Amino acid sequence: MAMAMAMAMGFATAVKFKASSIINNSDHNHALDASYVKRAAELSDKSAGFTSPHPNFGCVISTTSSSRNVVGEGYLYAQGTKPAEVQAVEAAGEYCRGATAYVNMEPGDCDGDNTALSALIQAGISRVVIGIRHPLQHLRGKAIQALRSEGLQVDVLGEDLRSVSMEDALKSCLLVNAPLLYRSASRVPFSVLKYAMTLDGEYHTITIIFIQTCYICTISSPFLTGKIAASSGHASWISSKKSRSRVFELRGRSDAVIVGGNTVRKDNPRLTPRHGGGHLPMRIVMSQTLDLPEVANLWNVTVVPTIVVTQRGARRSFQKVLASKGVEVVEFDILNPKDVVDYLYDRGYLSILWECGGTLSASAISSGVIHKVHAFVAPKIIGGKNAPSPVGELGMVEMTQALDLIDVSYEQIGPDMLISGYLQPIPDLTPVIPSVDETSAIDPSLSPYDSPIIFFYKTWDPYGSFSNFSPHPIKMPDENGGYVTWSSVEHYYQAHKFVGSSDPNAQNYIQEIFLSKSPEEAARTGRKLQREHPDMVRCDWENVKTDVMYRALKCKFLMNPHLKSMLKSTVGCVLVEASPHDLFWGGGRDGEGLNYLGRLLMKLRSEFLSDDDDTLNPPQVSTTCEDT
Ligand SMILES: NC(=O)C1=CN([C@@H]2O[C@H](COP(=O)(O)OP(=O)(O)OC[C@H]3O[C@@H](n4cnc5c(N)ncnc54)[C@H](OP(=O)(O)O)[C@@H]3O)[C@@H](O)[C@H]2O)C=CC1
Ligand SMILES: Nc1c(N[C@@H]2O[C@H](COP(=O)(O)O)[C@@H](O)[C@H]2O)[nH]c(=O)[nH]c1=O
Repeated sequence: MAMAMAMAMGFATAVKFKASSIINNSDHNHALDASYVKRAAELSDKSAGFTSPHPNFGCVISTTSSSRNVVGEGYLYAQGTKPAEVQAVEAAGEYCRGATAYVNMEPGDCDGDNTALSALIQAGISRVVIGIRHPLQHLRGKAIQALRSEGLQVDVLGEDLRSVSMEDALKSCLLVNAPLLYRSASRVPFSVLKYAMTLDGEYHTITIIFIQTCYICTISSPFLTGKIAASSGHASWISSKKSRSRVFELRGRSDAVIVGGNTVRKDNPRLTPRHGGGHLPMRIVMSQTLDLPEVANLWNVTVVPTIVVTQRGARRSFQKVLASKGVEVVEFDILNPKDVVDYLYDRGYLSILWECGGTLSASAISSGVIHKVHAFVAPKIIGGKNAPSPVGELGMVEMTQALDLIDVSYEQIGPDMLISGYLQPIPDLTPVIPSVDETSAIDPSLSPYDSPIIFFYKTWDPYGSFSNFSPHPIKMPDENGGYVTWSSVEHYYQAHKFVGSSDPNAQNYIQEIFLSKSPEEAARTGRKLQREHPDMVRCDWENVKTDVMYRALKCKFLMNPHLKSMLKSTVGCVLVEASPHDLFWGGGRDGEGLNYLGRLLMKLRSEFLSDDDDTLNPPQVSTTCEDT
């Protein structure tokens, strides 16, 4: 509580260590590095529940002498407050010189002044051990590179340091910033479903093993279900006071708490965190009917705001009543959990707590929006055939369909058991596009972790000339030994789907694409003809298409020396076509695409760099099934 108050008042959160009280560490191996990174992760979590759930940063500084004493610690209280690294450096003082700093996550930088990095560098830190790279693409790898360029040794867990203890520390770093990792990887906020349930289902044997089994079955089985309320709908309270205090903390760690309309009707909840100050999450009610009471605790928005999300056109008069009380109403064409979380993502939310009943939780689980589950199981039996259960109908009929939770943990809270686990693994943001091995195979000078990524897509982007839609004609050999000038790489590529086909109509298709007025039109026409006449596409298209593209690209860059120079100037960078839809040529929305266009450009770049004697001879292209 004292700590909470100190933090709420904005006091510095650094912990000073006296040289005399330093813990003596005699172990010099990886395990010690891992334990300090883990400590940094633990520290970073200290502000959770008191600040908005923004990235959590912690820092531990230890000497590199044989004792490897901890000399400073710090953690970020909130965005805009003193960085963890600065606090740890201040706490360690003169002990920083030659020391090692451990951080759970690569430092980010909001202001462009790199306060955290300067503190480490100026204090004379010689080594930095980093748990995970920054999950945000524009920050990932930047601080690591900057520190290395200043001569500091930087070791990243899983890249430079690998061992069982490192894996454990890495996991702590992932868990502590799970909301940001999910948000960055999946473009949805991190969603946690929490409920309190009784012990009784259709089968009951009161042992811990039963509880564990019961928990997993609760999510999935029509045979074993605890109750989240009595048959009447009365639910206060199932879990103990101690458990409910934990729920207040969970609320404080979230950007929003969601319930359904029926929970508002039955419980008249407040949904506030009442754990001694700190962050107040937005309260959200999902109601299709908008058949909600005129007077409710949630309509009192003096301290915390409430948003009601509803179906377009639902009870407009009631919408006005809500608006008059200061409640925001947002309409959706079809109200569903996925669209709601997408909307909340756009509003910048990182973490959502679902405190709804079984109907809405089933809908949320089925929509794939729930990442984690917290089930508070109370040693109570309420019975009742119609008493509601935590998760409604999921359409599963066999236990083999049950959703298995990952990383399940069990914690006793007062008389209750809190069982937690993940429904979706924490995303791995490490691989860049293309993967580690492939990147260095294409261009050995590239480091898959440290090379900056250049994204290009639209022709008006800074590197838009790399797009196949760029207006650069190419002169390519034809079947008769002459040359044909195609309006763009895209024209040439699309037409070559039909080159060499024995069907006479193929010539018409090639002509139609050739005459297309723009690269967009060529792409549209080529794709349409391929869709409508798959039998007309050359039989070896899948095998030759990258070769066709490579030759067209080579011609474009050879015929346009300024483009070639531009390509060469990107040396050291990974090139990615930022197409969210094309998972073969593009990198996809989240790096799931194969990025073959980027790969071909990197291959060409390597060739151009190693061969400065290029001539303007357009390359030969294969045009039939036989000669490819
Ligand atoms: N023990 C516990 O942890 C908890 C217990 N409860 C208890 O559960 C009971 C309420 O359960 P339940 O009715 O399932 O819960 P909810 O009210 O939380 O969810 C159902 C309601 O959500 C709204 N909704 C909006 N969109 C959807 C959608 N796409 N799919 C499903 N529902 C949607 C509807 O509201 P509308 O009808 O207004 O359109 C619907 O009636 C109460 O007795 C309450 O006390 C509730 C929460 C936690
Ligand atoms: N019954 C029940 C819970 N119910 C949840 O808590 C909400 C009430 O919150 P508040 O009005 O802020 O106290 C209620 O609407 C429902 O979402 N939670 C629990 O931890 N344990 C319980 O036994």
